[in-house]
This record gives sequence, structure tokens and C-alpha cells, in this order.
Amino acid sequence: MNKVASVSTSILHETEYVARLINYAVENQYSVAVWRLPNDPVRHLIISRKPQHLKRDAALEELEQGFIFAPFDRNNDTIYLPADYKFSFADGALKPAEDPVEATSYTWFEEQFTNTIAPHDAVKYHRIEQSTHHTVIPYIDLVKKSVHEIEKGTFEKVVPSRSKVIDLPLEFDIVYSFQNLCNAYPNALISFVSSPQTGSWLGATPEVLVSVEDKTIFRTVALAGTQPYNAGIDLKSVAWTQKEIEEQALVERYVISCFKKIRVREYDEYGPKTVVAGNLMHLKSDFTVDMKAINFPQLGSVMLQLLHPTSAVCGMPLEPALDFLYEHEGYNRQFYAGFLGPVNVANNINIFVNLRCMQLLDSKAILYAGAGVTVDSSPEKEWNETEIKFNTLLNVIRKA
Ligand SMILES: C=C(O[C@@H]1C=C(C(=O)O)C=C[C@H]1O)C(=O)O
Repeated sequence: MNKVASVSTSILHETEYVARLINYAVENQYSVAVWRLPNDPVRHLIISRKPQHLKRDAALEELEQGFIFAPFDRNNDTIYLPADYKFSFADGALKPAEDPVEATSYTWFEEQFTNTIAPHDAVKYHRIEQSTHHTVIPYIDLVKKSVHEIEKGTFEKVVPSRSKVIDLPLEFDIVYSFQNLCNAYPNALISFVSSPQTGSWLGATPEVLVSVEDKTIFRTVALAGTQPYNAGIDLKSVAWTQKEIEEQALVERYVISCFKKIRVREYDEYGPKTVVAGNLMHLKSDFTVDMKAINFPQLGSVMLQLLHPTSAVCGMPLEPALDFLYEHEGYNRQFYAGFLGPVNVANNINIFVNLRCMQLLDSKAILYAGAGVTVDSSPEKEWNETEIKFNTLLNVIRKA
């Protein structure tokens, strides 16, 4: 470890670093991403001076380490934040530098913030102009319309969503909210992304879209079906309705159809199993592929392009469901149900679907949630499902 890093490690708490770094990024019109992977004690922060736009077919495997943030709409570019500065934290303190970018970042921090004792300013974040008045049709009507289209045979499943505007609590603080989300949801990706182009987004998503471990193991999941989770429930005894089983099976079929398009047959499938995602439970199947065994080094990028948007957030078949959502949902999902995550950090790619997220505005925030609709859907139940999905963040933010 270099000399200067060890001085501040003994002085500053993680939250003090993170607060100063976010403020530095926002004041300089730079972008910042902070994240914590599921079941990992380490928190990471990167600052990016110049975000780049990636085309849909970009080879993620070839990028320098950074963070990607993509909107729901596939026609809009993915934003890539290369890591100009990078910090990692564990147990409330800065970790010893693990790569050259971290080593130079730690030295830079000491030079930049010589007065390490002074308390940090209130934490700022990038805000983009955003109307909070979404003129949408009532969600219950949207679900009824969805069921009607399914009955007509337009598609088998669709995932209509809605937004909810809340007043942020007066004492809202992004750094503490992030920490609280990490504590509350150990098996979610907790993320905060703030850039002049995208505004600021905070989330706790349970859904892996594409992960590639050590350029060798590819993973994705089929996640769907939702029930509230109460601590102490025995997961083995949880019962699912026919509707939920079918809804998840459709996502599984969708994932398999993507493998088929590229003639990959050598995938392992495990599940579906009941999993806990914060205040909720879902049905999940895991898919893995040994990329070395099939000699497919770019499987991650290729599958990302094929999978997004999956039928967990859009519908099946994809095109008519997407057309329906664009025509009837009545608002722009922006980065909700897009994807996000670190690329090539410690040799891994970890991309998640951007669910259970909110966009931060001045003193307000916009929450987003959707629910999978099949022919057996009850509109009131789907509305209720979106309410409990909002609660994943609300339960933590309101306590903050
Ligand atoms: C669409 C969302 O979640 C997705 C839809 C689910 C469902 O329909 O049961 C469950 C998990 C997610 O794949 C959301 O959280 O907004």
C-alpha cells in the first residue's frame, strides 16, 4: 500500500470518502458509479471524466474496467463509464489498492483532499430536467388492456409498468441510503449512478442479466413470479400458482430461445427455485455455460444483445409486447428495466436488469415498477405487486 493511502485510511470512514468523491464528481461535471455486488462485502466507486456511448454490438470483453448503464430502449446507446479513478471499501474503510488505477486514485485523493478531517459538504448528485407529471392511463386499465391483447393472441405475456413520484425525506442522504440498502439487501446489486447525461439513479436489483466470471463462466437467470416475503418463511414450503409458474416458464423459454439463435446447446439449467429478493420472493432458474469448453469468448456480449429486454421486463414474443408498451404505457421508462453493472472489474462482467430503482430529482424521486401479465392476471393483484415492488426502496429510504 502506498504511504498516503495508509494515512487517510486511519482517518476517514468509507462514508467520508464516498461523500467527498461524489461531490467532487458532481462539481466537476464528471460521472460517478458506486456499487456493491450480491453477497460481497466490498463496495466500489468509480469516477469517469468522459462517459462514452456504446453501440448495441459493442464487445464488452475488450473494454477497460468501468461501469455500463443502459436504457430500456434498445435504440438508445449504452453509456459506458471508464474508471478514471477507482476506490474499493470494506468494513467501513478504504481497502489496500488492488490494481494500478486504484493505486494512482488513492494517491490522487490525498493530493486533492489534503484537509481530510473537515466534514464533507451535503452530498450532491446530478439532476436532469424531468417531468414528474406522467400522463398515463390508470395502471389497472393498462393491465386490463394487456389481458385483452393476450386473449386476442397478440402476445402471451407482457410486463406493463408504472412510476410513482415521492417526496424525498428532508434528511435524505445518498451515502447513508446506499449503506442502508447494502445492509437491508445482501443478495441484491446495490447501485448509485450519477452523471450529467443520465441524472441520478439508486437501486437494489435482484436480477442478473449477464455475468461472466474470469472470462470462463457465463451466467444468466430466468426470474419471474412475485410474492411478499416475511422473515422466517420456509422457502421449500412456498406455493406458486399456475399463473406464476407459467409466467416464469415463459422467461425460461425466452432465455433458451436466445441460446438457440446462436446454436449454444451446452448450457446447464438449474431450477426454478424460490428465492428471496429483499421484501419479495420470486421463482428463479439459473443458466450457466462453460465458455472455454465451447470456445466462445464473447458469449457475454452476444447474449446481452440477444437477451435485453427479456420477457421478465417486456414480454413474449418480444416485438409485439414491446410495440404494445411503447404505444400504451404512456411514459418513458428511461433507465428503468435497462441494464447496469461493472465490466472487467477484477476480470468479471456483472450486468443486472435495472429493477427496484428510482431516479433522484431535487426534493423528489421517481420510483418504477412493473408486473408480468398473462391471460390469468388479476388487474388489482398486479397493481398491488407494483406497490410492494416500490416498497423495496421505500422501506429503506423512509427509514433513512
Ligand atoms: C418488472 C419487475 O420485476 C420483474 C417481474 C417480475 C414479475 O412479474 O413477477 C418478477 C421479477 C422481475 O423479473 C420490476 O421489479 O419492476
